[in-house]
Amino acid sequence: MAPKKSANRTRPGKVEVPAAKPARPDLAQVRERIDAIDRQIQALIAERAQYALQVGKAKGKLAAAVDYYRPEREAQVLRMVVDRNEGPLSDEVLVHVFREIMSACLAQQEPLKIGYLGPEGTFSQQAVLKHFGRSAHGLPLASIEEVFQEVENGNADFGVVPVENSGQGTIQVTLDMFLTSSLKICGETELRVHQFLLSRSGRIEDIERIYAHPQSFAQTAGWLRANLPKVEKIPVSSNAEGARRARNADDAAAIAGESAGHVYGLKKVITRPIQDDADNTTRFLVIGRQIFPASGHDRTSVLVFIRDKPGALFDVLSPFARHGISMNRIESRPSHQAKWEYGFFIDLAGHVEEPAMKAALAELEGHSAQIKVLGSYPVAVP
Ligand SMILES: O=C(O)C(=O)C[C@]1(C(=O)O)C=C[C@@H](O)C=C1
Repeated sequence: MAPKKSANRTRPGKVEVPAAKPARPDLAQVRERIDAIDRQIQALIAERAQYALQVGKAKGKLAAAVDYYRPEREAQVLRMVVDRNEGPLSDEVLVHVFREIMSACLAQQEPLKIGYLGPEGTFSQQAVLKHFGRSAHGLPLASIEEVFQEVENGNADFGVVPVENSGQGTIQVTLDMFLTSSLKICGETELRVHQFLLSRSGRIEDIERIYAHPQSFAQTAGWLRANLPKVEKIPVSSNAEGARRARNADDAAAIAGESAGHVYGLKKVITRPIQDDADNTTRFLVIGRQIFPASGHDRTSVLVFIRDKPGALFDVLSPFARHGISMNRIESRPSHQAKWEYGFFIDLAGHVEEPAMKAALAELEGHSAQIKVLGSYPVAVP
């Protein structure tokens, strides 16, 4: 046992004896212990997988993998993992491990098909892996519009689309898709975005042009101005597409995530990320065809169309205030239906099944031209 801290305290008149060094652990013994624990973990994972199959049977004969998926239950499982965590591993690491276990348990029925903005190596693909785990089947698609389309027509069970970045704000294409789409928001996930400068040679002096998505140029503008002010900047549809192009030329580089570097065989020109904001984070939405039940800590997104008249926005917001519902975000976009008509995207704390939310929405229906509930979904787990 480690000596108590008080044993080391200096006492007057006493010669201080250095504390004995803890004995070095015996490697073979520690490994034996790890092997024994691994056997237990493996047996427990297998047992858990059996129970997950039983849960599947308890749900009855369902049509497809998507019908077995329960995002509200997954969020509850992950929150319990976080609540139980006493270290030494971080919440993020443990959530990742349990996410993978659930992903594998669910895939026993049939893997989920998840559409995202491709090609492989995009941050959207990383968000898919973070939220659905490696047992889900990712479908790289050409645009955010196509992600919506493929979920709408059933070729994908869910889609993952970026909605806002901590530094650059809203991804407007995504919000605009909700103006006309019937899809629902079923989840959200946040991803730390680390932008790397990548090239075939890995030498900064070779670089004459850089490919990247406009968002990534914006996120690294300060670094580029200070370090590569003269290079040509070529915007492309995704960072992975930029990486794909950069692998064909010695004088080209790309700004993209580490995984794009692995997929396209590029080296890091600078070892650390080059984005101007170290905490750069993107929030992604999971889109599907239905609203799931409450998880206990949820968010509701609504789209409200209002006419340009005095007090219109006040009328929209006051029912939420009256029913004690916090608003997390509000964003307006032209409605594309009539001139000077706007769609307000509002994120609220709570679930549509909760009485306060039901009452506030009913009141709002009386005031505004049109309300669309875009979804109620679990707040992101780290
Ligand atoms: O609890 C369920 O409904 C399950 O199907 C089990 C389980 C799990 O592995 O914990 C698997 C998939 C669901 O998305 C949620 C949870």
